[in-house]
Amino acid sequence: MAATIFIDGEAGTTGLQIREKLEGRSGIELVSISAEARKDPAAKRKVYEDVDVVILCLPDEAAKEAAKLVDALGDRAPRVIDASSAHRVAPGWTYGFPELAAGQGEAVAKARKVTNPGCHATGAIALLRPLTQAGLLPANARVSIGSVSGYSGGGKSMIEAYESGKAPAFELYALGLEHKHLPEIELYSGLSERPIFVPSVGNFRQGMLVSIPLHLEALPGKPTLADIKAAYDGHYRGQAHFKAFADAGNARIEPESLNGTNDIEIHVFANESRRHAVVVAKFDNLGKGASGAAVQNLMLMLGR
Ligand SMILES: NC(=O)C1=CN([C@@H]2O[C@H](COP(=O)(O)OP(=O)(O)OC[C@H]3O[C@@H](n4cnc5c(N)ncnc54)[C@H](OP(=O)(O)O)[C@@H]3O)[C@@H](O)[C@H]2O)C=CC1
Ligand SMILES: CC(=O)N[C@@H](CCC(=O)OP(=O)(O)O)C(=O)O
Repeated sequence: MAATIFIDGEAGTTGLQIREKLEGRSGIELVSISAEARKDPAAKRKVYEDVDVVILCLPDEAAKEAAKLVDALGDRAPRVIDASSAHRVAPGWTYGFPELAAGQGEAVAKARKVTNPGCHATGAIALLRPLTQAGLLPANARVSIGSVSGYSGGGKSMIEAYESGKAPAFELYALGLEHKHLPEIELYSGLSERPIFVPSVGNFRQGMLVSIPLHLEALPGKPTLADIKAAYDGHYRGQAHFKAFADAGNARIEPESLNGTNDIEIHVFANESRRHAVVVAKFDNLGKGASGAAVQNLMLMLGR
C-alpha cells in the first residue's frame, strides 16, 4: 500500500521542491489541501489524521502550532518531518542528519518526529563532527565558521528581493552573532565552546559553501592535510551522499556545482608549509540543506 504524505506549506520554496522530488515516486501518495483551507487548523487536523507522514515546510511559529496539532492527535498522530528551525534542539525530536554518527540513520528510520537540520548547520556539522570525533579537534577548540548561501535560503521574501533587484549583491548578516543555527551546531558538532558563525548571502539563487579555517600546529597531534582528509573518509565511508577531497594544489571553489543534488563535497585546502588549512563543505542549500534532506529522511522512515 502507498504511504500517504501531506506537505504542510507545499506552496513555499521548500515545500514545492519536496513535492517535485516525491511526485511520480512509486509507493508514495501525495495528499493536498485546498488553498483556502491551508491555514485553517480544523481542516489541517482532518488531513493530519488521515496521512502516514506530515512534512512541515512552514515558518517556525506555524510549525510549532502544527506540532501541537500532531501531539493532540495521540494514537492517530502521523509521523512528522519538520523542515523549520522550531524543533532542532527540542526534546523528543530526532535530528534528521543520518550521516551525523553511527546509528543516526537507524534513529531517523524509527523516529516519529524528525527535525531537518538547517542549511548552514548541515555544512558546519558535516565539517566539525568528524574532526571532534576523531580527536583531531579538541572539544574546547575555539572555532570560527563562515558560510555563503544563495538567496533562495531566505525563502519567498528574499527571493523576491533579489529577483526584483532590491537586494545587495552580497552581504554578511547575523552579525549580532546569534544566528538561529548556532544551537544545533553547538549540540551536534562535538564542541563545548560556542563557535563564532558569520553567514553571508550573495546574488546567486542556489548553492552553499561553509568554511572553517584550521591552524594545524594548534591541533592535537599536529595533523597533516592527509590526516584531516582521512578523518572525513573514515567518518563518511559507505555514505552515498558524501565525498571528501584533498585540494593541496587548488585555491578556488564555487558554490553551485552540486545544485539539484542531495550530495555534499568536503574539501580540505591546505598550505602545508605554513601549517594552515581550510575545510569547506559544498552543497545545495535547497538540496541536502532542505528538500533533499527531507526526502532522504522520509525514505529512511518508510524503510525504502
Ligand atoms: N529556503 C531554505 O533554504 C530553507 C528553508 N527552511 C525552512 O523551511 C521552512 C519553510 O521555508 P521556505 O520554504 O523557504 O519558506 P517560504 O516563505 O518560501 O514558504 C513558506 C510557506 O508556508 C506558508 N504558510 C505560512 N504559514 C502557514 C500556515 N499556518 N499554514 C500553512 N501554510 C503556511 C506560506 O504561505 P504564505 O506565503 O501565503 O504565508 C508559504 O507558502 C522555514 O521554516 C524555513 O526556515 C529550511 C531549510 C532551508
Ligand atoms: C540566506 C538565508 O537567509 N538563510 C537562512 C537559513 C536557511 C535555512 O536553513 O533555514 P532554516 O534554518 O530556517 O531551516 C538564514 O540564515 O536564516
